[in-house]
Amino acid sequence: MVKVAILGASGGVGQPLSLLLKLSPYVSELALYDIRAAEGIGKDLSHINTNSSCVGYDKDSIENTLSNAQVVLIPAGVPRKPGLTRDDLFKMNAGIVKSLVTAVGKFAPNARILVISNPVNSLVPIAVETLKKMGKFKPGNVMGVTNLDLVRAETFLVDYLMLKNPKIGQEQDKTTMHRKVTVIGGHSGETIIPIITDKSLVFQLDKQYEHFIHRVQFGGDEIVQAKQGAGSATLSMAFAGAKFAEEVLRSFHNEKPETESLSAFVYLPGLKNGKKAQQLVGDNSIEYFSLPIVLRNGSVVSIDTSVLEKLSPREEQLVNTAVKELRKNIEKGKSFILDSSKL
Ligand SMILES: NC(=O)C1=CN([C@@H]2O[C@H](COP(=O)(O)OP(=O)(O)OC[C@H]3O[C@@H](n4cnc5c(N)ncnc54)[C@H](O)[C@@H]3O)[C@@H](O)[C@H]2O)C=CC1
Ligand SMILES: O=C([O-])CC(=O)C(=O)O
Repeated sequence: MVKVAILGASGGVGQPLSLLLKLSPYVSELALYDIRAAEGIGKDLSHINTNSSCVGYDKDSIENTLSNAQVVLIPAGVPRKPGLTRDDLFKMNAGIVKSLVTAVGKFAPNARILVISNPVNSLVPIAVETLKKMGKFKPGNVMGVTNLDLVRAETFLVDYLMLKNPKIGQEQDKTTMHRKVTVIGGHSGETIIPIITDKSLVFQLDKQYEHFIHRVQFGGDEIVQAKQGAGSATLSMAFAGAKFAEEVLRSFHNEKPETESLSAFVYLPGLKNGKKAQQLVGDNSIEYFSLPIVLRNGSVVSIDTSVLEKLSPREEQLVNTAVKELRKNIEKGKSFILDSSKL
């Protein structure tokens, strides 16, 4: 029996995410919260004849939404328009995530918190520092959702390989190809680092390899441009978010993960292999990085650093560039909480 809460459930991401989780066999109770329209969306989904119940709450009912929730997904916040970076969303979304995480700390202190809102690189540090201040922080319970980067990398790898060899799409199971890539780092532009684990595929891609890297790093922009002011990724994000949440939920039942090398943007100190990860990325002070995680009972119990041990020179370059930007993003999130407590 697992209660899942979605904060920001009425939005472009929130609605399809709610639908997908209403269909999940791992959810027994779905609680939807938003500052607008969540009651109606909850009622709508409650007519679906799956095993879970579903209730939408009004903006004054965050306590009821969160009470007994074991998993909380946060897609609340403003999305990008053309010309904006994810970092430009910080001013609007930092306060939203701070107040929602404060409520989680109060009403569901043991919940696993999955942060979808952008900029993930700064909002996860905000979530962590908020909980630390409340004395409620557990390192394995806060995860920045970077799974859309993996979903994209898997899709694009097959696309580019098919340009070289059209038979790949016809003869091979695409999911076999999917297992040959992972994504680490952060969730914005050059902080996103796709790693092709089967290096023979890098040779096959040849000149397309750089295009592949760029497309994974800037895949979000592709959607922002195509939507022409109507927002950013919603449906593919809902798919990636629901997949990620299902892996968290499966781990409550000790079921093996379906996704190999499922990554999340996590707080490294306090996690098994966290120090090792810091050393391998060449910055002992970097506190957050997206890496493949090991989940148990819904929480991250350790990080898998093996991907960092076999980096090619090009991948090392990508890591160095990412770390420089990430350090700034992380600091920005931390100081939003730490500086406000000095006032
Ligand atoms: N991690 C990732 O890979 C991705 C992250 N995102 C991010 O997800 C966020 C949501 O995107 P969309 O759903 O497209 O935006 P949207 O504007 O369609 O929906 C956001 C929802 O949040 C709600 N909201 C605002 N303040 C709230 C509060 N204090 N409490 C509860 N709900 C609140 C709004 O009422 C709205 O329903 C954005 O920040 C976007 O950048 C989007 C795609 C991918
Ligand atoms: O691009 C955006 O703003 C939304 C997002 O994070 C993504 O699609 O990866």
